[in-house]
Amino acid sequence: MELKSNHASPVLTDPSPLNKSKLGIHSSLLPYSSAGPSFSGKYVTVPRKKPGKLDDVRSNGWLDAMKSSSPPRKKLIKDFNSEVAPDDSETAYRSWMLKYPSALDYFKQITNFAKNKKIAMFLDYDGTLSPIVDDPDRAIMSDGMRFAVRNIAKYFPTAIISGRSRDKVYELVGLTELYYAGSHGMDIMGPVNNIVSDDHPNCIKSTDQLGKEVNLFQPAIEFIPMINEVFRTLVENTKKIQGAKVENHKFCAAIHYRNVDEKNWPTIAQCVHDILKDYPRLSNSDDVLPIYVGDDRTDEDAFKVLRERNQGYGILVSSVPKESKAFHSLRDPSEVQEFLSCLVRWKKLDEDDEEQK
Ligand SMILES: O=P(O)(O)OC[C@H]1O[C@H](O[C@H]2O[C@H](CO)[C@@H](O)[C@H](O)[C@H]2O)[C@H](O)[C@@H](O)[C@@H]1O
Repeated sequence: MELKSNHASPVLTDPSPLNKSKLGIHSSLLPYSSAGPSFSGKYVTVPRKKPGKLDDVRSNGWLDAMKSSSPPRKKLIKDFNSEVAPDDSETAYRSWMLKYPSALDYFKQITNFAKNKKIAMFLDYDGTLSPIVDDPDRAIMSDGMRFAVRNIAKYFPTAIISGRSRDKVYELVGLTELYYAGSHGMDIMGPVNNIVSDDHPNCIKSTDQLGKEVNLFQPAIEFIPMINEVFRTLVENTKKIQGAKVENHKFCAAIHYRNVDEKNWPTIAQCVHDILKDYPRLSNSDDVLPIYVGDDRTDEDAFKVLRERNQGYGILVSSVPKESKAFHSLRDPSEVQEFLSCLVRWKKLDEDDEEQK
């Protein structure tokens, strides 16, 4: 997975197919091998296969990933607390924070490093701007958070990166001045006349829901038929699993297992594995300082790239200790909001200082 942040537009590509309590199957998982789905003109056929043996799932990592990265929050908190006495959970969190220090505590170091650099903000939606709730349709962002995001976008190019469809996340956030990367970056929309280069080969002019001119980047448009096919296969193959919910996000599909009994997780993992087996894979700034705030497995791809390039800051939003490639942590969306507000205050002061020089 690469985080491409050329001077103009931050583009997130090739995300992990995993996400917290849902598995996202996106269009970067595309066939290059002859074993993959076949193309015939505009039509794509996804081979339907009998589900593999459950053993496959254990060895292929899907189930492990579901368990280690995506247990339902309620369960995770319960399990975590059952291993450590309630009073010890804060101690455990504090000791975890030695490895992932709070971005609020390290604010001065972060902004010192950001001097003379152009910050680019990447914000995940679910679990970062809105709290995680059981019903995906009820993940609403607070007015306070919307205010903070609107303010941050006045000072830095700001993108919302989500596994949700672009339309959906735009509807939830409701701010026209942002970039929106839906379907894990496969469907990107940015404000017109902004710093995005209008002559990018994948850029087309369009209008948003309010009729405002925008630039659209949809590098995976040709794969929509295949995603639809994968979506339908997933719906069909999981229809008997109580609690499973499949979503079609246009450029990717997601299967939720938050409400599925854990004993049925291997079946879901197997199902995803069987479909993805046939779909092996999609695609750089110097004075830009990317700050990526996110809470789940798909965000780890971005954290990893930032760490490997030793560029920018990955900030993990988590109220429980967990392994991450991020450099820093924030406990929950309210700390995210505080961090965004601090950045705005810092930038205003910085601009005032510059004016006085
Ligand atoms: O914005 P992202 O963090 O990339 O999230 C992508 C997924 O968000 C939604 O699912 C997650 O939030 C739900 C609401 O809090 C929660 O019920 C679910 O368990 C989480 O996985 C969305 O519904 C998914 O389709 C997105 O892929």
